[in-house]
Amino acid sequence: MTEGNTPTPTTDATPTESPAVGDDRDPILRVENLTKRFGGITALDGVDLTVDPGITGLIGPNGAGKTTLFDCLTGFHEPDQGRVRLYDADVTGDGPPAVAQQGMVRTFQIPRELAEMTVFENLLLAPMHQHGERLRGAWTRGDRFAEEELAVRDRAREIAAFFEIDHLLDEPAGSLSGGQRKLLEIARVLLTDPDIVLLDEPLAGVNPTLERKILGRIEDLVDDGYSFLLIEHDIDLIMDNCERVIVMHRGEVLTTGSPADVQSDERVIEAYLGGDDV
Ligand SMILES: Nc1ncnc2c1ncn2[C@@H]1O[C@H](COP(=O)(O)OP(=O)(O)OP(=O)(O)O)[C@@H](O)[C@H]1O
Repeated sequence: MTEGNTPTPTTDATPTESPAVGDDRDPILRVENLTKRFGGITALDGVDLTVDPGITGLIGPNGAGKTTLFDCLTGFHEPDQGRVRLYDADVTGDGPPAVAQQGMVRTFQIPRELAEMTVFENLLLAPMHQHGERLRGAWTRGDRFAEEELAVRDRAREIAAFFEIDHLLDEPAGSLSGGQRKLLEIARVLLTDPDIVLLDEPLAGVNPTLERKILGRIEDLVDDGYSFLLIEHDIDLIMDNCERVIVMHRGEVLTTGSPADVQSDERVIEAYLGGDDV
């Protein structure tokens, strides 16, 4: 696949359809009063937010609740209160496969047990691993088995080429560099056919050249209708690359706005300077 030629989102591994981004003015995601407690710790304290199509940054000092929010959005934690709506679907409390089936996924580090499998095998497993029935059915419907498996394999090669890791397809995933693993992690979730991808620090520890490559790929994907919510500690990077920024602090949304608005907001400066680690 050539530069800028982004993989086409699929349904049942048929690389033909565009993601259901809906009207540009409609938020993809609506979160209302989301609350999550761990014993005596309130990690999310009535979070209200919307996420529009495009790239949205999620920032906040350590312990602000960003990862817990991702976990509650994608079904890895069940919130104690509140609602999560993806387009018109209420996905509150749904498990990860059901949320992925509705079109929202998050990246994860490659688990240790998959590190010995090849990059290609990791890509082939991804749709089943996170997506549940949507693609799992392709493996069990006998008559269409061969055709659908071929489609998944083609798509895996296409996405690997898009992320320029196709020359590594036969290598064990555990032998990849840190940056190459980041590319594989994003490639894996794209194979689940998402509308919105939640990225938890996808650029941490990545060298500047690879960082530009990953950001370029994300921008290409946004042009093709995918959306991203991005946790990142590098504020300059968020400010330079996100259309909208959500700032969390102590389990709440402190403010939301354009990078310029957020950067000049006294409350944000105070949150970062007020004694919490950044
Ligand atoms: N499984 C858990 N059990 C108990 N407390 C937890 C758990 N997960 C998160 N917390 C607590 O919830 C709060 C929010 O944590 P979270 O990891 O969501 O913050 P964060 O904004 O992602 O932080 P960081 O930027 O440091 O990764 C913290 O006080 C944390 O200690």
